[in-house]
Amino acid sequence: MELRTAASPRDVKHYTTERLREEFLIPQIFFPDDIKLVYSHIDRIITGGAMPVAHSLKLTAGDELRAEYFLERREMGIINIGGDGTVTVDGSVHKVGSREGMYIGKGARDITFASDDAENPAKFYLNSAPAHTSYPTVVIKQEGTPKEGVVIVKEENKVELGTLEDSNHRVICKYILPGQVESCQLEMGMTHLEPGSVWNTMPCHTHDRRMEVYLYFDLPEDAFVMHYMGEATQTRHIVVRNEQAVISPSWSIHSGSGSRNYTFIWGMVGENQDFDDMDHIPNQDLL
Ligand SMILES: O=C[C@H](O)[C@@H](O)CC(=O)C(=O)O
Ligand SMILES: [Zn+2]
Repeated sequence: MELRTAASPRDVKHYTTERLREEFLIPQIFFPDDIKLVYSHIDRIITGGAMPVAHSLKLTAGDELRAEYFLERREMGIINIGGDGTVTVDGSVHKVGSREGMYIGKGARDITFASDDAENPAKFYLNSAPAHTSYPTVVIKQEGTPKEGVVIVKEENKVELGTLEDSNHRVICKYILPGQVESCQLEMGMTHLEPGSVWNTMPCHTHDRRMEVYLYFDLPEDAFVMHYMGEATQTRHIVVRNEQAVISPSWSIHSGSGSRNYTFIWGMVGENQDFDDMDHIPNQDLL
């Protein structure tokens, strides 16, 4: 497990390109037949990816957590951005198709990831945070009929925002949040930009109560997103390519403009779970 420490805005404004990338960019999340995990001291979020190809992959706590098993004191959210796969939790096999998600509550001991088809492997993106109690483990789908253990995203949690004229027409699909999928602190969802729209989270915001991580994907090899971070009057950019993630400290804006449209997953942890508790920054104030 790779460790990232927290960083102060007073230092970050002096960082070079290399230093910014070293601190905040996770350049590769998916490694075939491996689980990659990055532990951040910021709210102790773990960001990672599991990409089973030839064989299934078992999630272990590693030495860093000093826990008997990964979710001994944690909860986890998953969104699969690859082909169809399964996540087995303490012997129960859950089908997690492409773009489907999962919440796994504290206390689940044995977690394994598998792909249905090695030619089109699953890519399980995961966010995990410390948890104080156990909420039910569920599969999360954008469409379909709810049944035992399967939650369908409510219409009110598919939020269309922006316009083509402002180059920010997008749909925010909230997977894990209070009232739909309960968690201790984790919130997670996926935002898709419409063709011709390139800006996410603009006008931008901060939420000092929560940190956030973005995973950008659905980008061709030569495409990129200029991800903007920093204090609103000290903005910096990080060039982010397909399937790379970027850590956003609580004090930072987090917004991006792509060389074309794309999709990204956002995950938040921290003080509260109030999605709309944002400090909005007028475009005129950005420097
Ligand atoms: O705090 C919320 C997060 O930054 C994202 O949900 C924003 C987002 O998906 C967007 O505006 O495009
Ligand atoms: Zn945000």
